[in-house]
Formats: sequence, C-alpha cells, structure tokens
Amino acid sequence: MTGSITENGSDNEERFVSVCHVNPAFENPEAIRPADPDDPVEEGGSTRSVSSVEDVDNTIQNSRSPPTANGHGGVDSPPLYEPKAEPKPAVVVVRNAHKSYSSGTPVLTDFNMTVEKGTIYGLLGSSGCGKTTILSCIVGVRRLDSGSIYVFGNRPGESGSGVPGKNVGYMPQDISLYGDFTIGETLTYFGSLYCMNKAAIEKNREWLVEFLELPEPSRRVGTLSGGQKRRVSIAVAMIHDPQLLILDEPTVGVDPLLRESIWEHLVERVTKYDTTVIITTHYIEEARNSNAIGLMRNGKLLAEKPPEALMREHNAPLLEDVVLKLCRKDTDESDSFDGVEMKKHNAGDFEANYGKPKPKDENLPTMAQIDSESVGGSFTDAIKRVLTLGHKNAMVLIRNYLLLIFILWVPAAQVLFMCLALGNDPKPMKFGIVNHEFEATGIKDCETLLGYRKNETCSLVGLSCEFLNTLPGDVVHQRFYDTESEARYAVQRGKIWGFMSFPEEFSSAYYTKIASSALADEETLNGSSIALEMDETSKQISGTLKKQFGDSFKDFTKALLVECGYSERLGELPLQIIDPIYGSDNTDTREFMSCGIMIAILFFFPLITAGIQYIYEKKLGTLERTLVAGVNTWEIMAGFSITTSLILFVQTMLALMIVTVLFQIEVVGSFVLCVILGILVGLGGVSMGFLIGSFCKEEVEATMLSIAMFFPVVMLSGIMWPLEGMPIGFQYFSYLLPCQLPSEAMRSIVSRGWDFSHSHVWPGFASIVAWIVFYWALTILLHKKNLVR
Ligand SMILES: Nc1ncnc2c1ncn2[C@@H]1O[C@H](COP(=O)(O)OP(=O)(O)OP(=O)(O)O)[C@@H](O)[C@H]1O
Repeated sequence: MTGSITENGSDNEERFVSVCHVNPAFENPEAIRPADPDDPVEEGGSTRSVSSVEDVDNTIQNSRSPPTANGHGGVDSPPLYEPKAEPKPAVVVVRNAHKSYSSGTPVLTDFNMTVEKGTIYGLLGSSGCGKTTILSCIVGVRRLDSGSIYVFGNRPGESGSGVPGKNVGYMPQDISLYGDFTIGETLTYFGSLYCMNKAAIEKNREWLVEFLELPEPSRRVGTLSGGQKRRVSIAVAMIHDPQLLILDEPTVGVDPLLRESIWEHLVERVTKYDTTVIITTHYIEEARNSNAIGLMRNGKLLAEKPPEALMREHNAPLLEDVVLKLCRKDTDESDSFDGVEMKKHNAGDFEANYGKPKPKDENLPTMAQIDSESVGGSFTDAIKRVLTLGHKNAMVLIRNYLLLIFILWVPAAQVLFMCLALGNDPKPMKFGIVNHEFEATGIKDCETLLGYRKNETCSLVGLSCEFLNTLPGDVVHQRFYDTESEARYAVQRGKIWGFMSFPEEFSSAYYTKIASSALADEETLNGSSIALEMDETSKQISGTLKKQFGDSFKDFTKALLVECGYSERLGELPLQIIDPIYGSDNTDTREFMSCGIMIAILFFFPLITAGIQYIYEKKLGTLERTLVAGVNTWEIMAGFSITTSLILFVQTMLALMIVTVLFQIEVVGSFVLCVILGILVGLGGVSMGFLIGSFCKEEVEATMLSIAMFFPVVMLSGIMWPLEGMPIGFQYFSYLLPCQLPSEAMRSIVSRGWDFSHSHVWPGFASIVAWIVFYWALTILLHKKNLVR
C-alpha cells in the first residue's frame, strides 16, 4: 500500500494512479483514464511522484532538496467543499497520548488530536508513524499507556460513548473478513451484530452493493480480488450508518472513479447527516477534500488544520508541499538536538485552535453527545449478538465440513485408540515349565499324562499337568524345558517372562498336604511346592502372571478336592472374596482408565481447537472488528460456547458409544448425567482455550502450551494410575486440577451407578463449573486490562 519514490513511473501503479489521475477527477471526471504504468508524469525533466507521505519522508531522508511543486503531477483542484469556519463540538479528542508496544519503542508520544463533529479528518503520516495505533485506541480495542481519549464525550468503552459499538464504523487496514462467507452473508452478519433489523440490513446492503460496485452478493469473499475485498470491508464499516466512521486506508487498490465516488459519498454523509469521518490515506492530494488534516510524524502530530489554511500558511499551491515543508522542519528541529529526537511535541497548531492542553479534562472542547437511544447496550441486544456469533461459528464450521467431521470424530477416535492400548490385561505371556514329574513317570508330555488320569478317579499321578491345564492358554503360553538352567537361560535371553518347576513327587506330596495338612512333614511340604523364578522388570506382566497362577491353582485344588471326595471349601483361603459390590471379578484396568481418558480428551481437544480458533480470528482481524462492533468478550465466548456445546454433545455421545459398545463397559448409572458431564468438561476446555488464545500470539504457542499441560494434568489426575499411588502432597494437589474430580464423578456414574447427589459425583460437576467461571473471569479481566497479546 506504500511505495518508494517512483523514478520510472512503473513501480507502484496504485499510488501512481492516485497522483496522476485521481485529483483531476474531483474537478473533471472526464479527465480520468485507467492507470498506465508506461505513462509517467514529467517532473522537471525526470519522471517521479512524491504524492504519499512516505515519499515525502523518503525525499527528506534521501535528499534535502525539495522537489518542485509544479512537478508533482498533482492538480491544483479545489476541494469538494470549503472548510467551515465555526468551531464545532468535538467528537474525538486525544490529549497527551503516549503508547508503546512490548518492544518498548514509543509509537505515540504526547499526541494530541481533535476531530470536530460533522467533518472529515484526514490523518496523514508515513508508514509506521502510529496512525493505526491511534485509531485502534480511539475505537477502544487498544489502550493508551498515558493520556486520554474522549469519543462523544466519554472514554472509549465507557457506557454512553457507543464506542466500541453502534456509533462507530471501523474499517481496519487489513481486510479482516471471513473468506468462506459470501458478500451478502458478511454484511448481514455485521449488520446483525449491530442489532439492525432484517429490513434495514437488506436496504443498506442493496445500497452498498450498488454504491461500492461490489460483485454479486452470492460471491464468496475469499474469491474476490484485493480491491473488491477492500470495498466489502468499507461496506461493512458503513452497514449500520454510524455517526463516527473510521476508515484506515480505504482507497488503497480502489479504482479512481470509485475512489472519487467514495469521497463524494463521505462528503455527502458529513454534510447531510453530520457524520464524522476519520480517514487515513497515503495519497496526500486526496486528503485535500478533508475539513481538517492531521499530519503525523514519529508518533506526534505536526499540524492540525484545514488543508486550505495549511496551504495558505505555508504559501504552497499543493498539500504535498506543505507536508514536505512540515516534515523537513520537523527533521531539522530534531537534528538540532544532536540527532536525538528529543524535541517536545510542537502543539502550536493544536493550541492555537483549542488552547493549551492540560492533563486535566477541563480544557476539552465542547463535546458532541450521542443519542443514547442508539447505543445497543440492553440485555436483549446482548442475547441477539450471542446468537449471531453462534450462527456465524456454525456457518464457519459447516462451510468447512471436512474439518467439522474431523472435529466430531477425533475425541471418539482418541478414546478408541487409548482404550485399545491402555488398561487391558497383558496377554499372551510366554512362561517356562520345568516338570520333574515327567522323569518320575517316564512320560514326557502332559497330554499323555492327562490321558491316563482320565481313566482313574482321584489319581495321584500328573497333578502338575492338571494344574497347568487350568491355566488359560490365551493368557499363558507354556514352553517346556528339561532343566532349570535351560529355562533360566531362556529368561536371560528374553524369550520367556519366567518359569515354574514342579518337584518329582509333586502329585503325591500335594495330595498328602491337602488331605492331611496337619500331618505333613517337611519333605511333603517341599515336594508339594512349585518354584517360580521370574523376570520382575514389568510389574504389570509379573503381577498378572502371579494372579493368574494363584487363581488357577485355587481352581485346580478345588477340583482335586471334589474328585477325591473332600469339600471344595478346603481349598479356599480363610479370606472369602464374595461377589463384588461394584464392578466384576474380571474388571480390567481399562474400565478404570476409560472414564478418565474420556474426560481428559473431552477437555483437551476443545481446549486446543478453541485456542487455535481464537488466535486465528485475532490474526484475521475479525475479532477486532467484532469487538469494535460493541461485542463484549463474554458475548464472544458465549457465542462460541453455543456452537461448541452442540459439537461436544455429539463428541461425548460418540466417545461413550465407543466405550460401551466396542469395549463392553456398562454404564451402570445415568447415561444422561455422563453426557452432561462430558459437555461441561468440554466447555471447561473451551474456556481455558480462550484464556490461552488471549495471551498467545501464534497458534503454535497455544498448541505447545496445551501439549505441555496435557501430560501433567492427565498423570496427576488419577486417570492412568490411582491417586493413592502418588505422594500424599500430590494427592491433595490433584484436587485442584480440572480433570480430577470430573474423572472420579464419571467413573462413579459409569461403574458404580451413583447418582448426582453422591459425594463422589456432584463435586465433579461443581468443580468443572467453578473452573469455567474462573477461566471466563480471567479472560474477561485480561481483555478489560488490555493484556491480550
Ligand atoms: N501489535 C504490535 N506489537 C508491536 N509493535 C507494533 C504493533 N502494532 C504496531 N506496531 C509498531 O508500531 C508502529 C506504528 O504502527 P502503526 O500500525 O500504528 O503504523 P501506521 O502509521 O498505521 O503504519 P501504516 O501506514 O504502514 O499502516 C510500527 O513501528 C509498528 O511496527
């Protein structure tokens, strides 16, 4: 949008057009012809253009000799109307404004500005001098470090200023529109944000499409050219007929004829409806049509006067010359301070008009007041805006339906993968057997031995094989070895997890032990023991194997006792484990983990997507536009939450179906409670996503932060491992995490069937609601304090 001095006339077509052909149009539209890069303007024998403030600055930097006035190609055409002599009440007043960004370099230094009601104020200045910064402070999306701004007599954001809100129309420098929306949808969306009724939106929309020569309203914004997008952006700023119109470089990339008609329309608006317009432009001569010019340089206002007065005062036929002179003067004054720009702001022009500014507010010019009726601050309007935002979010998702399908399925797919991989009892496990009973009987395999046993009742041969036969084949893969050293070597080679060895006299000794345990001697006791040697490096494997051996041995003993005419209860431990109260004998760790996993995924996935979407909207500029439309942070969050709740409903249902249908985990309690909890947890994630999105600048930052939080939260919330397994301090700390109590509540509903009133259930709901409130409060506070990056 800006360019360097064009020596050959072909560098920057847009600007070139503005210099050579625009201004005549104001006087003589017939003189307009399309831009021709090969049609440079003669300037003192060479072709050059010094029409933008950039050019002026560059000219000063590059050579201290000014270009001749009549060589600029600008035409000494009169402005569209004469400046008005009487001072009018001020709409925008800026006093002693200071602002710097995080880099620390001051962008605004002692900046003063006054914009009168019903005027066009042309803010000129080279690239990077702070024009956009001051405009964003005026519309209330940024704050000054010090100094004050008054809009319609109030500070931006104060009730009554209507700014941000209905009283201002803001066209940011960037396009800041949704590429997937059509032109019609875009205008309807912003019109609805201003709570306009359908008829008014329709009327203004039709007019703007015609006036700004927009393509047909059904065209998607993303498919338009840069200039067309810019015109849609102007239309958005005007859709609600605001009293204050702030346009940041609206004429860049716009056809000269259209540029002329935009200016004409602005003039008409100002004269007919007393609208106030602040416009920035790099095309100096274009700004002659303003009532007042504010010339900015390095964050300060060098002059603020009607263009005619400036030209008269500086005895210059062109506004460009005035700008040049003022910039040169400023540079000279700065240089006189040993090259350090320490010159205090020259507020002479400003003071001549409005008196010496004081830190207090008493010297403010009379303030224009707005019609308080027009400020859309009612609760009904807020609800309308929330619904409009919700509708917009839904449209964005529907337009990206592949993304929507992905979003709906991802949590369910993650639950599926997690449940497939985690919490199952390990199987099969290879285990070695050294059976010395084979040597005693002379039979070398269990199959033959068991064949013998079948023909006899209470046979005291081959009990080792009887026991091995009770071990489930899909859990324990048995591998036979002749000696312990062979089996031990196999363990050392990592081929088996351990081995068991049966003594030669195992059958008779074990029978003696169970039949007359009180009389059993040392030899009998030794002979009835099975020795286990194991690789204990994996507690899950060795623990599962030991449990399996214990269970199978109990079953084997009971069967033997019955076969030999004894009560099977002799084979039971004194510790009787009766039917479980909750869960079942064969409940695996997956059942324990699945609820926590579901909660963790339903929290973190929306967290990341919300954070990324928020940052995307920030970068796109649509968030800024929405805020300038008077939408509050809570309304944006509520609008997003409406759409997300529907998505979360589907996500929770799908995740629960995976758990119940595919993994056969029965939901003993209320399914509805589970769904509500899932949605609340997702909303908790969304709320935290907003918080993260507020202080992260880039999507990658938000993603990395979310990933960094995922594992600690999951690990410390008792999802993978019972809380009792953690150091006591961490156990208490885990109650402060957003997933801990909801996981416990979900587990209690699913596995134990407890209802909402249970002390393990309601705290899960209460804690996630508290977290949502906390995240919302913090996000709103960040926005209020302007700490959003
Ligand atoms: N968010 C930000 N963080 C840090 N620095 C910023 C930020 N926005 C702007 N700046 C810096 O502040 C200075 C003024 O920027 P600003 O956008 O207000 O200039 P401008 O006059 O509007 O420029 P242009 O005409 O090119 O749009 C520039 O140096 C810019 O790099």
